[in-house]
Amino acid sequence: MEEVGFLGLGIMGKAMAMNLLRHGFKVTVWNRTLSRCDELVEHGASVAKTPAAVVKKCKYTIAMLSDPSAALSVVFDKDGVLEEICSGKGYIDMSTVDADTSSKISEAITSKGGSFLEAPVSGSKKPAEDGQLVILAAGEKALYEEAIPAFDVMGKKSFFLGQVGNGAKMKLVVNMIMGSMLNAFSEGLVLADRSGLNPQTLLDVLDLGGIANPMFRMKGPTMIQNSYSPAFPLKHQQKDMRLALALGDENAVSMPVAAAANEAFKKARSMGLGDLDFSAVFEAVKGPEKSS
Ligand SMILES: NC(=O)C1=CN([C@@H]2O[C@H](COP(=O)(O)OP(=O)(O)OC[C@H]3O[C@@H](n4cnc5c(N)ncnc54)[C@H](OP(=O)(O)O)[C@@H]3O)[C@@H](O)[C@H]2O)C=CC1
Ligand SMILES: O=CC(=O)O
Repeated sequence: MEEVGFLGLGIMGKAMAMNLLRHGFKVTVWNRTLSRCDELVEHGASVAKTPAAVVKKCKYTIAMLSDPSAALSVVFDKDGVLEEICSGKGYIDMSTVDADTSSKISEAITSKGGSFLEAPVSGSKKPAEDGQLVILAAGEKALYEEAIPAFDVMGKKSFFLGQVGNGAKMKLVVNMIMGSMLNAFSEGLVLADRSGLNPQTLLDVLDLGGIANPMFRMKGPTMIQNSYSPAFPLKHQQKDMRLALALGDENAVSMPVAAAANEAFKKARSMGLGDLDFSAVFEAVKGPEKSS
């Protein structure tokens, strides 16, 4: 089997690379904080010291990085992907970024003869661990086809959405909806509590009705215990709201609900909650306790 490269071993990247190893892929990893590679090495991965060294060794390289600035840095900076990408090699960026960032990366990679695919994912830590992600790919169709065996291991379904940018946009639309829903859910939990209802009973009622969904089911019980161990860090959800709102600006789409949700995520970040799970927006929504 060809060697696959993997850049970025955060919550998602670690789980995704681990799945590739578990299914017999040969994987060479790199992470900015190199010590995070150790656990992957224990499971059979090789390590390279720079993104360029990974690309040099591998037929195609996957990246899973925090945001646009990280995605650009790993490609364009010294020892970055661009130094070794060339004809016959592919680069697949699975980070959640905006379409402009993805297009910049695509142009740079293809101008050196390489092929590019964006492939952001829907699904969090647990789906990543279980190989149950939904993959939203766009770009070079031949690279998509080459990567299907890896996508089949990391995900439960892959979509090919056409030209570069469409995967990024689809992911931002989905996360804009998700962030708005989580805010409405948080407001409902606060309203139930402050008006004398039992929040657990609200969860039970919601779960039996037409707006039952896996996110409320998974996040509700921990939110009412004020427990926010990060699966999807809040700072990343706020980044996604910001990028989705910018997409709304570009297309003159009015999104007052998403804009209000973004304010709540920003407030949560200003309260120092950015590294906690995005459900910690509940703390920002709660605000000060009722005084009378
Ligand atoms: N967690 C989730 O539920 C989901 C996340 N996503 C998206 O996936 C991406 C990764 O998320 P997640 O794994 O949760 O994030 P983490 O914060 O856990 O990991 C971020 C990764 O990016 C690396 N990184 C950050 N800045 C830089 C930089 N300047 N140069 C090089 N590497 C950098 C980090 O390296 P280091 O270890 O050195 O800090 C780390 O490997 C994000 O775009 C997120 O929006 C998508 C779906 C679900
Ligand atoms: O981007 C986060 C997710 O859960 O999907």
